[in-house]
Amino acid sequence: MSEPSHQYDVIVVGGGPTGENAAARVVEAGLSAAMVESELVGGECSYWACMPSKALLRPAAALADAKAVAGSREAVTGTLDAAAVLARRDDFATHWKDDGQVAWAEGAGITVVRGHGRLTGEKQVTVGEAELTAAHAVVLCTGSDAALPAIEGIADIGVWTSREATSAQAVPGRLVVIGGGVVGCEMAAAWSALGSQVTMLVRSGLLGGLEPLAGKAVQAGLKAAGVDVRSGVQATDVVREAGMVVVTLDNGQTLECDELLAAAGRRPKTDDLGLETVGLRPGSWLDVDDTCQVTAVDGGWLYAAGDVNHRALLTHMGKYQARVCAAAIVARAQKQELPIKPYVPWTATADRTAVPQIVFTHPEVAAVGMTERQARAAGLRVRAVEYPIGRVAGASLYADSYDGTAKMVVDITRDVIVGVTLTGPNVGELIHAATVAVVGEVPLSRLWHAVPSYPAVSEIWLRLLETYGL
Ligand SMILES: Cc1cc2nc3c(=O)[nH]c(=O)nc-3n(C[C@H](O)[C@H](O)[C@H](O)COP(=O)(O)OP(=O)(O)OC[C@H]3O[C@@H](n4cnc5c(N)ncnc54)[C@H](O)[C@@H]3O)c2cc1C
Ligand SMILES: NC(=O)c1ccc[n+]([C@@H]2O[C@H](COP(=O)([O-])OP(=O)(O)OC[C@H]3O[C@@H](n4cnc5c(N)ncnc54)[C@H](O)[C@@H]3O)[C@@H](O)[C@H]2O)c1
Repeated sequence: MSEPSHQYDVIVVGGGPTGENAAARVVEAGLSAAMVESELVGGECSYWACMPSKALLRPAAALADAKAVAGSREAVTGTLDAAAVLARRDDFATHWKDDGQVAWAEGAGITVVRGHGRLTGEKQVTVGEAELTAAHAVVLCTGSDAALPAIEGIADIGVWTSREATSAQAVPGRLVVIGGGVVGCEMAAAWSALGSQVTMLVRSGLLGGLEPLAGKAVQAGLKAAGVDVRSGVQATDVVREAGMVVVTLDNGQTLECDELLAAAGRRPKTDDLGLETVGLRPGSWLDVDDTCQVTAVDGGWLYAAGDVNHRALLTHMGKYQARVCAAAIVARAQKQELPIKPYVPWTATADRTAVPQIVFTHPEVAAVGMTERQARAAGLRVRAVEYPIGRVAGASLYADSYDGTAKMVVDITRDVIVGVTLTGPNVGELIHAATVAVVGEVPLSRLWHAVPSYPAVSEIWLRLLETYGL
């Protein structure tokens, strides 16, 4: 790790996936960059989010795939080996050490500065005793952490958040999950597959921001796996007694469990970031324009990318914003005029039109763009069609009773797809085709000539277009 000099072209605060990409991009373009990291280079994603959670989920999906096909089904004679799954997860979290990521960053020419960064004024960041100055820009990439729901006692009894749910070293006998968003659904699926008796407490349906068919499919999958999904009921009070957590519900019932997971959303890591020194409110999400410049700060030197700007709390979108804001910083450093319009390298257009997401439950959910409801609310003239994926030849080959649905939302005026949602085994690998169609604004009449291979699950594209009337 290099000793920080004190003047850099760009200072990035936060070395998660977003910060790493922002720093690497500006360095590639010939600027100098310091990246300040208070915990582990690689961020939440590498150690307590995407990678360990998917490492927990993948073995269950592999087992389900094997069980879904006559012939291989007969070869499956046991259940998941929880110890082996946890050990493989530990490997994917690189045993919570960041030597590899630090070596990568330094190899990329980034100066890694260990410690907690705070703004102290325009283009000024302090890290302990060191005062760093940026010639061009400061990029805040400090991410988010779990928000505890307003439940009596929850802050005092040591509950699980996403951190513990992705790094626990033993399988709890009984796990109660509060929240039916992506973290709640994925972690309920993972720990139930590893042997926990899981109860979910959800206010309404699962996966609220997606098409309703997604939450319904995941709820059915969780129920089939033995998860007790309780809707419309809320925890009001939690206590830990004799090593056990007792949850009181608003219907007067109580639940006992060994661990309680709070999966009720995120909060920005901006409490102790010196925001007040530049006129911003500590603890707030940071509003940015499409170049990721913080809108409430004058002078054009402060950017915020990734979770902390609350545009799309996903690693791939943080990395995209990093590429976008690095392009803007480099161009502005070269005194170039930057026309702000869709789909240029320095505008994060996809944040508003084409955010893809995969939920790695069983069944998987994959979605991009707008739901039908969102498209109508945006004032579009819309027609939506659905098709059962299991009727496609490739899907019936993939699994004996492939259960899944595809939904396509079309903007009738422009004859283009504005949203796609898929449920079913392995549909995550299909969603990028939809993303290309949405971003490319490919007219359906042209998409008709994108012929899917036979017999692959991607023939769902042909079926959707036929159902639409082509
Ligand atoms: C359980 C779970 C599973 C997820 N799975 C997926 C998934 O499968 N796919 C996906 O796309 N997204 C997933 N996400 C979301 C994904 O983790 C985040 O969108 C992503 O980590 C955001 O990246 P970031 O770089 O903006 O922030 P982070 O990854 O949070 O990194 C921010 C970094 O900044 C550092 N930092 C904070 N404040 C300071 C400071 N003042 N000084 C110095 N350093 C500081 C932190 O230590 C951290 O290393 C998941 C989230 C959770 C909780
Ligand atoms: N596979 C992936 O891409 C992946 C996986 C995990 C997380 N993520 C990202 O991380 C972010 C955070 O996920 P999350 O699931 O923590 O948040 P979320 O905002 O997606 O869901 C939180 C859920 O908790 C519910 N909730 C809030 N307070 C509650 C209470 N008191 N009782 C019951 N329910 C309550 C909310 O209604 C909501 O449904 C998401 O934006 C997601 O995109 C992505």
